[in-house]
Amino acid sequence: MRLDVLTIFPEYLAALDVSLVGKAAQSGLLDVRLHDLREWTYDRHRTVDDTPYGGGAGMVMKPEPWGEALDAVAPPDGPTQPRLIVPTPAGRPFTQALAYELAEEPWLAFACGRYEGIDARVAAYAGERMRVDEVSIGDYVLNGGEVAVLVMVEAAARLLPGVIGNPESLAEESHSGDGLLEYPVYTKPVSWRGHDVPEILLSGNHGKIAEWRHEQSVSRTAERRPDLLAAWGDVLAGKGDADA
Ligand SMILES: COc1ccc2nc(C(=O)O)sc2c1
Repeated sequence: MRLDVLTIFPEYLAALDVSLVGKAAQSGLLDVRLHDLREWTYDRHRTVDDTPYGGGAGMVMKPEPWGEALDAVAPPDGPTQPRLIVPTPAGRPFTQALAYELAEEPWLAFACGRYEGIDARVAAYAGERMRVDEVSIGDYVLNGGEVAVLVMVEAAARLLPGVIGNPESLAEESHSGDGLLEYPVYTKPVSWRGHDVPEILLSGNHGKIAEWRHEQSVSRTAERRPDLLAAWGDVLAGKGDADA
């Protein structure tokens, strides 16, 4: 998978060079390319923003640098085009299902906004030749898209074959597999500062352990994410697909 990230803070994406994503890049599973948007500015101050039409606070990212950057990274006459992801508070929610979708893409490009956002015509222009998704990682507002890109790249890249050591662990994670939150996990020592590992986990009875873990997942989901349990209820009642 090729990943292009367009940003005015390429150093923000240095985290992509470490850990599993970094190893995936070094092994050739990922081809990560960072681009400084200011490469496509030509004034002395390398200006990327201007005041908003219609007034209002803050500044808006100018369309010209973005248009030239997108054309340089993904030439309009190129044989293929990337799927462009634009992190924005106004985007659709980023979910594990979308992470799986992105993991299937051969080429992703991410446009990191700053200030009050990117001139809306940039997404419209890109949409003339590539799929564009405006996506939010949650109901809070960041200062820019870079952190959201780190989140989305990690969530998608770890799903690529060969990136994580034990693919079986993917099936038991929160928001994967059965759509419930993950059960609590324990390791040695069996007793620690007055806290003991639940007896059932020491029993060796794999059927009972699986039952206990499922009960823990259901109770955690009911307590912390009743919305997910509602989706599960619909599935159990034959009304839909919890993965939707
Ligand atoms: C201006 O660019 C931004 C600003 C805030 C922001 N917040 C996001 C989020 O997913 O919460 S993405 C994003 C991009």
